[in-house]
Amino acid sequence: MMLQQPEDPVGPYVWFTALVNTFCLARKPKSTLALLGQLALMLKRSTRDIQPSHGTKCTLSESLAHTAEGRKYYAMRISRNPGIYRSWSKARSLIDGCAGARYKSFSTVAEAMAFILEQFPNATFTKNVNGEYIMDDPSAVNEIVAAASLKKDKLRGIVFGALEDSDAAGVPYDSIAAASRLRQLTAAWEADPRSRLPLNPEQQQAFDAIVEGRNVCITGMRATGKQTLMLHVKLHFTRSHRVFAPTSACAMRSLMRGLESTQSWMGVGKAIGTKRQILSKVRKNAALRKAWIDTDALLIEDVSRLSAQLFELIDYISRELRKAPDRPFGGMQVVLCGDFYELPPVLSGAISCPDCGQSHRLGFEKENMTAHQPGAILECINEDCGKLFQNTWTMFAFEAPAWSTDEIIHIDLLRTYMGDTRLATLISELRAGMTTDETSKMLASRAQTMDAVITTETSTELPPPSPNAGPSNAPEEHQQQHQGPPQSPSPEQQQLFQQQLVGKTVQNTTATFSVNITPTEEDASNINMLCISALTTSMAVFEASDTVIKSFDFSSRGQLREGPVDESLVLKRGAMVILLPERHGTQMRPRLGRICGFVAPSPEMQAQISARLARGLEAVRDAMLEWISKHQLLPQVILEPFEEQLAPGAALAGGDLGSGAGPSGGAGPSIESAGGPHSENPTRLQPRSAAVCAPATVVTIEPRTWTVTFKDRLVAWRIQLPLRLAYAVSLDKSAGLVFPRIRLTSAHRWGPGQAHAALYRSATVEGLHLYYMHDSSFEPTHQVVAFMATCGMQPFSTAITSRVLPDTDANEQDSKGHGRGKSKKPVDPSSLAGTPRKGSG
Ligand SMILES: Nc1ncnc2c1ncn2[C@@H]1O[C@H](COP(=O)(O)OP(=O)(O)OP(=O)(O)O)[C@@H](O)[C@H]1O
Repeated sequence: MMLQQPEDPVGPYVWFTALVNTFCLARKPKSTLALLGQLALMLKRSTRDIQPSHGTKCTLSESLAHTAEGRKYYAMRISRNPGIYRSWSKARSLIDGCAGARYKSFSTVAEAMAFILEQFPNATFTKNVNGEYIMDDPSAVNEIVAAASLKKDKLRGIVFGALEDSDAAGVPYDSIAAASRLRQLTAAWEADPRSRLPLNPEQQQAFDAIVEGRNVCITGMRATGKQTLMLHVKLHFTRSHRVFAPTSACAMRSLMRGLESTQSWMGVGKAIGTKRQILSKVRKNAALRKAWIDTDALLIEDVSRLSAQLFELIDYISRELRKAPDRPFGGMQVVLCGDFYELPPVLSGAISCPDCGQSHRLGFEKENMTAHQPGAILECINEDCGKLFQNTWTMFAFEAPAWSTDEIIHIDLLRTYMGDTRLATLISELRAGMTTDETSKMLASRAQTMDAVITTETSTELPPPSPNAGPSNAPEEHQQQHQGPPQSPSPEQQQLFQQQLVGKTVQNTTATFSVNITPTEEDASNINMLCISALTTSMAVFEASDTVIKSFDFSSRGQLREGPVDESLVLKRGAMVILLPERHGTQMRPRLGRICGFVAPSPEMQAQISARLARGLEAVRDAMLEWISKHQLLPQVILEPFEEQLAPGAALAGGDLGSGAGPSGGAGPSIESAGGPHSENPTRLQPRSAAVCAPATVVTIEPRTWTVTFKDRLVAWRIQLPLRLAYAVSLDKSAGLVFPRIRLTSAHRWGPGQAHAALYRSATVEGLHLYYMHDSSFEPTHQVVAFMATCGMQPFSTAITSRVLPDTDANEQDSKGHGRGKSKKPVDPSSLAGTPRKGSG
């Protein structure tokens, strides 16, 4: 093929350049056709004239003169003001914060222009006095930049109130997000009636210590005002302009409360790797690094869920990044709050060797469960390491070496506002690790045989035992329980019980209904499935819609899965459901109800949703409207006020219901009186005392959004109905929820401390239904009892000796003894790791 020589005077130079380039390209293994194509393209581009807008024709030959100057030409192809520049500092200023920027330096202006023309062949330039060539019409470039910014913003997550604040010129993007988020949270905290309660002396003591800047750990049983205190603390920090991070160590409760999870705030993913590896990962992310350095106070709620592994990392990373290795947490104030008797830390499935960082996947199969136990000793599978290490992922934060009583003041709130003082006494005795006669009697009085369950739950409520009930005046079946520990039912009995229970449970009214609390999610879904399939009415399935904008290393999807609502919700007319409390609303307790029908969503409801989610949250709004149009129907539920759902004689006093939860506590936006068009036999559900209780209501349930936030951005959300089937709920999914009646059965395998924690789900002693449960099942985890006994007196590490690594010699000997490269191997964890604790699975 013959190539024509161009007529332009610059021709020889261009030919020369083209040939040199072709020669270079030819050295690479490319096809001849491709090489010729390259050559033709270069020729075509090099001969094109460039039309300046002000009449001066600027050609390549003219531009060649600039090569002699010896300075580089910066071709800023996609930038804020596209063109060719001579100074790098100026060029750089055009691409700082510019999404999708493309630029390159060249030694000739011809090459620089060819680079820009490659993408924008019709571009023309004007040369200015500084010798820069500015693109005349940058509109095509601007469009690309705008599209890239949108994409980038989407990848970075939704900025809270972005639209509202986007006029704040000059304010950095991240500051807008942080300020908007904080404003939203502050408004919700201020709206919470608990923020206006005066603190009691215990709470005040803790508050003062926090205000002084001390590291404080606040614990306390249910309704001791922990949340109330934390609300005061958060508002104090906001008003005094302190940089603080309100987080929750429980994924489920962080979603319920709209807080960032502690683990995602830390940005450590699943905390896999050596400390140094994790640190260097955090260090590389500017936003994370900044958060660690700038934060004055880290608030961690639901601290029982925080593992020793994470606690250790908080101390290590903050010391390193804040360059204060000698100060606890590098000088960052740490405020911990929760109840260690509640849920323990759980494992997501992998841990790693602290020496070499090797990751070890721990399945949830039966044979793997010993490795899940807190403090279990494992052997590293890395052939070059093979060291023994401890599973610190399921150990409590207070078991971490970084926990020191010199540095963390521990305040246990003792005054409880629980309405039922008998339940408060029962729980506090069990917490102290003692069971008095009175406690045993109380537990025994709540024991039920199968017959008792079947008869009492289908006819009327359990007869309320008198406060001094003893063996003599207890019902017959209860008297039998006092004669000794109940015997476990046989498998046949269990099966029969299950079948009969299912049949009867579906006929229960809210006034006699017990929620089965189970140790695992699997147990709960088995019961729910059995009960729902026993209903013969038509079925409706509601699928959650998940959106994950940015998948950062601590999987947003995983957090959504751990949330309060399931991916798939199967409902039938007549099914008993739990309506979950609103995040910041007036309804603070779950409500039990029965599905009475399904209706099409009204246009007004859709308009309301659109209006509510319009500003800055269009993506959420669109997903919500899509969810509604996909499902076409919304369930209607007959609800009774919480008090009405309580057992008779169990009226609550004080604030245990939450200040906002009264008989008229709003359950949802569209409430009709019972007897409305969609209600099912409403007269049957009329409350006994209209003076005390509001009438039952029929509520149309709207979908709700559960959000995952990361550094003040919304990075994922799930849209689903705020409902769960009420026949059974696992301990995990019922965290923080209280029901009028619960049932615990020995049919499930309760791990240490789990049945104890399950007691917290009952509002009253009368609401407890115990099926063949032994007193000993309710003992709390002994590590927690021991820790609480040392509260503020001595370092905890001296109190616990069972969960320590074997001494180094033994360690080495053992690791040598075992062949290298074996699969992970728990080493007699029962002897080394203290009492095993069952994972939530
Ligand atoms: N200082 C106080 N004065 C009066 N009532 C209080 C006070 N603190 C808490 N309460 C009451 O106790 C109830 C429970 O408080 P709060 O929710 O803060 O407790 P909690 O310990 O966080 O409970 P839980 O562990 O169940 O979440 C509140 O609804 C409130 O009515």
